[in-house]
Amino acid sequence: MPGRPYSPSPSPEEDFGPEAYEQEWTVAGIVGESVDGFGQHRYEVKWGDGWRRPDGTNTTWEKDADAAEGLQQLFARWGRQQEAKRMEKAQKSPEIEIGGMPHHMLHEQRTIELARGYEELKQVYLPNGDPRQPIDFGAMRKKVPGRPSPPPPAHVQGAREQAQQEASERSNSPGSGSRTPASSSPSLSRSSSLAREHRAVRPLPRRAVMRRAISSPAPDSEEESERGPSRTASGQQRQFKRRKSLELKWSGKLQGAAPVKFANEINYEEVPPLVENFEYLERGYVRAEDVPSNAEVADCLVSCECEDRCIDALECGCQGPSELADESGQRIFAYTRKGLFNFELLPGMEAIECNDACSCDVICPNRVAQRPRDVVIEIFRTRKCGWGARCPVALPRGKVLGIYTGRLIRREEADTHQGERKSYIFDLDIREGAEDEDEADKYSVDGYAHGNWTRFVNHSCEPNLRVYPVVWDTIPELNQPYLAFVATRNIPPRTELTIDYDPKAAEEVEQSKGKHRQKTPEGARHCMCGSANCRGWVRV
Ligand SMILES: C[S@@+](CC[C@H](N)C(=O)[O-])C[C@H]1O[C@@H](n2cnc3c(N)ncnc32)[C@H](O)[C@@H]1O
Repeated sequence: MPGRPYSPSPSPEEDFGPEAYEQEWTVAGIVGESVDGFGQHRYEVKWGDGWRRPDGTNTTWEKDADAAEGLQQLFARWGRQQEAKRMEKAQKSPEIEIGGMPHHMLHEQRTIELARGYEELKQVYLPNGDPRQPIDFGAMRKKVPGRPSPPPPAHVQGAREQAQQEASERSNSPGSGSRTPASSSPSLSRSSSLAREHRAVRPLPRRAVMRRAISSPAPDSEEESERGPSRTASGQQRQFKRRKSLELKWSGKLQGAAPVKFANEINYEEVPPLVENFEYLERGYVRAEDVPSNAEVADCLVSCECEDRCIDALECGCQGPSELADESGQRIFAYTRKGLFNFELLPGMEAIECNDACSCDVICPNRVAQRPRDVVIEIFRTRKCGWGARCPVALPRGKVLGIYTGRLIRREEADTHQGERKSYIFDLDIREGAEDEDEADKYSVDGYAHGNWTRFVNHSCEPNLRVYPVVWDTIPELNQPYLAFVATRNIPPRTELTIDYDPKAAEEVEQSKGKHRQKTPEGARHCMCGSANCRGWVRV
């Protein structure tokens, strides 16, 4: 059969009244867009000047090809705005690599997001989760601010006859505030004569400056200043620039690690607040002048002579000083053969990795925390705890994600810091006893002015990461281990990564259970981790 096997039947025509041809219609804005199975775009046009159907609606769906030139320009502008929005959203999503990514992949990503959003809304609107209950999308739209309207079921289809030039002239002419007869020039008609006879005419908007498009304010609209700089397109551009420039700056400091990105779906804060001159430090410490260098103990490092990869901890020379053993007392590595942490390390012990003097190669399974991070980290704005960290991909239990970095300072100095500033300090107290009062040779890591993504890891009373001490370029006795952030369970993509800031408190609470409820200790603050077993407070 030549041509299309079938074509859509024409939609019923809407009766706009006998004066439809004569009156001039004002466009209030473009508020929606749909694409049908044939790739035909339609735009939902909201009409102004108080026109409404008896049911209160005041939009129609218009085909690009049938519309007057002025309307087409609005469609084009709408298209550009939507594209800018899509790109901005994509830029914020760490899992979408913009560069070189074909359009359809961006689209697929959006589809996945929408599906996920739909599932979440179902949770909200179907509390019993009963899928047989129809979802009241109308109620959803009322309750969910900012949600774009889905296309209404009835479309006004077909051709429109336009008095293009004359309407255009009218639209720019002063004193065109009231409806005036529109002339319908046959030469400008683009559709069937049937339509010309019966359809309502939508001539060009008569105002040179359009009223705002409802769901997509024009970037150059007057509303910009009222909404605050970041809500506008130019504000978003600035935000995007600051974000990109910080990502770029930090990307030069990654020392081979995967990128660190920023995302904020909560408010319009561009990047996390950081002290001026903050230095990103993916690996290692910046030692304060009064802190001894690890180079001083380089001669004391024990190395191994294993070939290629270290397989047997008994044979591996650098494990000589390690106390880590299995149940039968046999020395073992801190990692599985796949390079995952095996959680055998006891309190007071460090994992000892192979070092520069060892003969094994870089892919030895006993070199884990020292290798560059291989997963992207996203620093994102949380709802209640400032900025946090998450990873766009799933993480297996035992995955070592990175080390806490910063300025290595003596404890005396660390103790001088108070308040929020103090919350970026990690004490290296692995070998310290409770009655250990001598502050000499006690160190802390200050991530306030130097640090990496781990400084953004928030506290949770049910964390998914734990911190373990690891050494490779120093001996355990120097009290300057690195602190490795390790996944304690399988972590789904985009889950906030958290640690317990005060693991001892967890033990105390556990012990006091049933006796009395623990009071909030002095200096602790209200915990906002939101976990089911939240202690209610956190020492930061
Ligand atoms: C090491 S910083 C973590 C990163 C921080 N959210 C930011 O935006 O830079 C610790 C600070 O985060 C906040 N914080 C982290 N976890 C929290 C929690 N569970 N409840 C309340 N505040 C928390 C507190 O302000 C704390 O001083």
